[in-house]
Amino acid sequence: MTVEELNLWYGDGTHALRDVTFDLYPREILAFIGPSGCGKSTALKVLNRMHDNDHGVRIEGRVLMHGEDVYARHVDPPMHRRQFGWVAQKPNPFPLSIWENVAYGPRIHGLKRTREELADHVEDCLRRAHLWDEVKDHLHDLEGTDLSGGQQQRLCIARALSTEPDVLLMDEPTGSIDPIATAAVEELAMELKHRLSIVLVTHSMMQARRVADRVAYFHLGELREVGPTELIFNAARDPEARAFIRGKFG
Ligand SMILES: Nc1ncnc2c1ncn2[C@@H]1O[C@H](COP(=O)(O)OP(=O)(O)OP(=O)(O)O)[C@@H](O)[C@H]1O
Repeated sequence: MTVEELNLWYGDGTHALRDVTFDLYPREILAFIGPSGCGKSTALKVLNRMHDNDHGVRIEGRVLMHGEDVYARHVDPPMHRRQFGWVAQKPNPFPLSIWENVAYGPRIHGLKRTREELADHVEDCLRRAHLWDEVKDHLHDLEGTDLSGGQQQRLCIARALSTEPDVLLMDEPTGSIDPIATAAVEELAMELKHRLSIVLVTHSMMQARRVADRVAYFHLGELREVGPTELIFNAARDPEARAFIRGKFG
């Protein structure tokens, strides 16, 4: 994907993104970092057109996916959104069985033709999310909400994978789970990137450094610097990025 000269205003006039330009490459983890309110989540939602239903949001600039303008008039937003998986900060499984949490998306989109294909796909998504062994005997008798927080988040990742997205958008996916569950999600993200691209919003510098291939530093709505993780952590050119990384503010 390519984001070019993107500006976004919320309905109340807040100018949340200012001339933001960056690329998202295939099979990478790109982390968005920066102080609270700098525009990380706003920039994430631009990619899958999640602002479409926010009243009064105005967007200028271009967002390209495989060279096509994703905000072009002929693009159908739900079809566009299908190319993305979304993982929120707080695990939000459906109040349905574990099976239904993963089978629901592929079923409504008609991705699998037979019950057997769907069953194989559900298993594959749960395996990819490192959850299969823990839930395989309770697919139908436990609900997603019966699982622990870390398991719920891995279920949400399995659900995000179930519609076969090209891009996984993760908005502070470990913000509300414990350190062991966090390590599992980080390990998972590093495996998943072999088949798709991941954009990760994180407040944790350590996490960005552990998992990201590249880091984008946002400040007051501007994308000040983007580059390979070690380069940004060791030799960011932007003074505020350097100060933020050293923990001087934020
Ligand atoms: N729906 C909205 N309406 C008006 N302003 C908003 C809305 N959502 C976010 N903002 C403002 O846009 C700016 C960017 O917010 P955003 O949530 O993208 O920042 P962030 O970097 O993700 O913050 P955090 O790290 O605290 O989650 C902030 O000034 C915020 O107050």
